[in-house]
Amino acid sequence: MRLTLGDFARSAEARLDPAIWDFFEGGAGEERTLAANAQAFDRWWLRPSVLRGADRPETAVKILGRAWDLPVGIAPVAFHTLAHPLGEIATARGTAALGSVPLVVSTFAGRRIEEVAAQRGDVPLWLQVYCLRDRSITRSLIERAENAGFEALVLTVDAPHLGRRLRDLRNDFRLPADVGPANLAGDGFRVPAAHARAEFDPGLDWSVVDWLRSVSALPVLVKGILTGADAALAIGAGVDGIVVSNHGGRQLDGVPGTLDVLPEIADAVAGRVPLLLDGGVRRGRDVLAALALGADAVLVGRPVLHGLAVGGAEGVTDLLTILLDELTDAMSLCGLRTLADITPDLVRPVTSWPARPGAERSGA
Ligand SMILES: Cc1cc2nc3c(=O)[nH]c(=O)nc-3n(C[C@H](O)[C@H](O)[C@H](O)COP(=O)(O)O)c2cc1C
Ligand SMILES: O=C(O)C(=O)c1ccccc1
Repeated sequence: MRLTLGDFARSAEARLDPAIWDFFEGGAGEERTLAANAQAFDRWWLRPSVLRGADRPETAVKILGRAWDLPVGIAPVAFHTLAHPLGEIATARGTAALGSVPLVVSTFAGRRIEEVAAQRGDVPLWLQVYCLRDRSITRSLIERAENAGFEALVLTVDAPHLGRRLRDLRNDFRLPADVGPANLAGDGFRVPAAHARAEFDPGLDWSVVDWLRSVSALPVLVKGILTGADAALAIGAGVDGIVVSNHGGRQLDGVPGTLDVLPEIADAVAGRVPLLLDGGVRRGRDVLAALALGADAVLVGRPVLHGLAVGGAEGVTDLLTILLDELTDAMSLCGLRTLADITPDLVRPVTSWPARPGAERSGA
């Protein structure tokens, strides 16, 4: 029986080729940042309020004017086709079965965005943008997305090149012949190996936001902000939203867990634009902690690959349903009727108990 996202991860690992599993799960360098993302959530306790009449918690949230059924979206992840042959088509179908749960489709999706859009139901689709050296490729992808009904652009700003993922280097990981960037094919684009430095534009600066504005009317979010100072610069550059992210620990190893930097960024943003966070969100209560510390919503990355690997579209639906059930369970037990009831008071940091002088640490 799969009752947690961890159960899905274990089932997925048993089914997947070990090198593909490593590509999914791995981080850069010593994977300290990867570990920090998950650990950060274990450093907060919840502070419930009882007898609040919160019998049926309402998990809906509004982001950029659009209702989401829960404050959780799907982070952009390249090549869902490594987890399931239908790839992003299955992800969109499985997500749409739940309702309005946003899906951020990677520039490196394994399926064509028009095919993904055909499955979308009530799902808000966003396009993740890697700004390539050849801007005409990026531009034509954005135009296609806009025509297919995508609702926002998410510019990834933490990847002038892909990080040093040692697992992929040791495995000499290469994409299987039947997996590739379906939306870049025919544009003469060469797939970067997981460790290659080619093709991304490494020289971007904040003027790229103006360039995006010049090619599209869609709202622009930036993904990969880790300091309050950069959040302020992003707002100065006119972005419509910010995603606090360290790319799931896959880029710069040695940065903190995203939840650790969230308060600093929430301070700098001060509610001016929607603030999202990704990295290590694996339980309903993680969502509550992120919202208490200043996020408006979160994104999940790897778990969606696990759902796909285990059961395609249905696996994605089942996995998201677990997250939704855990969230409503935690909200109800915390006395939260709506997400608007969440305040910073909902959490307190885990601190070790002060030792009683003379008492044995393990003593009664
Ligand atoms: C296999 C894999 C591929 C990814 N591909 C992309 C990508 O194409 N674009 C992007 O902006 N982020 C990409 N990411 C990062 C995710 O969007 C997200 O930041 C990260 O996975 C969140 O952490 P989580 O996996 O702990 O939920 C990828 C992550 C993984 C695991
Ligand atoms: O962005 C990533 O994390 C990633 O793994 C990737 C790999 C190849 C192409 C594009 C993205």
